[in-house]
Amino acid sequence: MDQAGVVNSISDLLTPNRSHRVVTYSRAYTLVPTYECFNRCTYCNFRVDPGQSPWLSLEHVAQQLPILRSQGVCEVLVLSGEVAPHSPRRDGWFRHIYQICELALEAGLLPHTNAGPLSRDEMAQLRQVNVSMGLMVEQVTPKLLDTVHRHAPSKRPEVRLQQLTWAGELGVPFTTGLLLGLGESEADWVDSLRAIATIQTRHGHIQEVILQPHSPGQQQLQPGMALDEAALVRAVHLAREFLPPEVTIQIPPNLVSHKGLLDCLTAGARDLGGISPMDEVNPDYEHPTPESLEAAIAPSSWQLQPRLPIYPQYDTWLPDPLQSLVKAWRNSLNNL
Ligand SMILES: O=c1nc2n(C[C@H](O)[C@H](O)[C@H](O)CO)c3cc(O)ccc3cc-2c(=O)[nH]1
Ligand SMILES: C[C@H]1O[C@@H](n2cnc3c(N)ncnc32)[C@H](O)[C@@H]1O
Ligand code: MET
Ligand code: SF4
Repeated sequence: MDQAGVVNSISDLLTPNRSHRVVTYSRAYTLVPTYECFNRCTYCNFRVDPGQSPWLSLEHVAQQLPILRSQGVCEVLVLSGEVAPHSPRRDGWFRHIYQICELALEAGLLPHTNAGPLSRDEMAQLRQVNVSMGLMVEQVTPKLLDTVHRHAPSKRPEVRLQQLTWAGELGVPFTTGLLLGLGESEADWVDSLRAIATIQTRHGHIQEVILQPHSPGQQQLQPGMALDEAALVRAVHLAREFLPPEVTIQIPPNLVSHKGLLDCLTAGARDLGGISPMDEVNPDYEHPTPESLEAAIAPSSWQLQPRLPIYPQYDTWLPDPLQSLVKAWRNSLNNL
């Protein structure tokens, strides 16, 4: 055994639960209130033009949710296309999302919404029916507004960062992240990471940062290149260097190879996000099952563990009814 191996075995003996080798994921199911979106990000495989897709039926959702619950799903990821902020259809869109979250809670499930940028008032309302919320920063460099985000007003960096700040002010446990491989430089990654770190230092609400390798699909407006895995691993190293240690780094297991996954874990990633029957954002990339992930990482002594869509340090931030539900889920996770 080499010297590093000996040191590892000694530290394993001294660490009874080997908790340093735990990788988490959430048993999630994605509900899409609508695919319609007024933005046209060139890399998007999700959106349809406004008015071209019926909204998700609440009756259907109400039927589906108890089945999901019985299958062991804990998180409902509400991921939506967007209606423009001052459109007369905005209120109906928002109410629809709110009602989906209410139905999820009634079925005993834990909602996490990412519906693009919200007004401060919309965010304050959704906080009442979500255990955490999310919005990717993507990248803070304004260069992308001339390229992939030319027709995506929601992707202005100041709009995204304002969302993170409001979430902090309102006490919303938050997931954000970077989309990598849109034509930005590695120095741009550091700018984006620093911007997130600054807001986190002020508010302490960022539970995780997703490092999302751009992955081309069949529906997108413009072909793009996939980010190569060595670059993703460098991004994980940079994230660990520039983000505060309490922020967990998440990578999507369906967009990396097994080797890439293990390299990302070595570099500091510790979470694999929501694992569900299909990835709505990248429908061309099938999700591995928890069992197959376990088999891929176990030989390197990593253990896969389910988690809730809210990290434990934020439980007391929630409105009382949500706190009770989360407490019940924590008990059942401990008894798995
Ligand atoms: O909680 C989130 N998870 C996001 N995830 C991860 C998600 O938790 C799962 O991978 C599944 O999509 C859940 O069904 C993404 C996965 C992708 O392939 C592409 C984009 C995202 C974006 C988000 C996101 O904004 N919020
Ligand atoms: C919900 C999140 O999904 C991400 N997203 C959108 N399209 C793609 C793609 N082709 N590849 C990877 N991530 C994507 C963006 O970061 C968005 O914010
Ligand atoms: N429209 C939202 C965003 O881009 C979430 C879904 S993207 C497929 O932030
Ligand atoms: S990535 Fe989100 S904001 Fe951009 S077009 Fe797709 S759904 Fe709309």
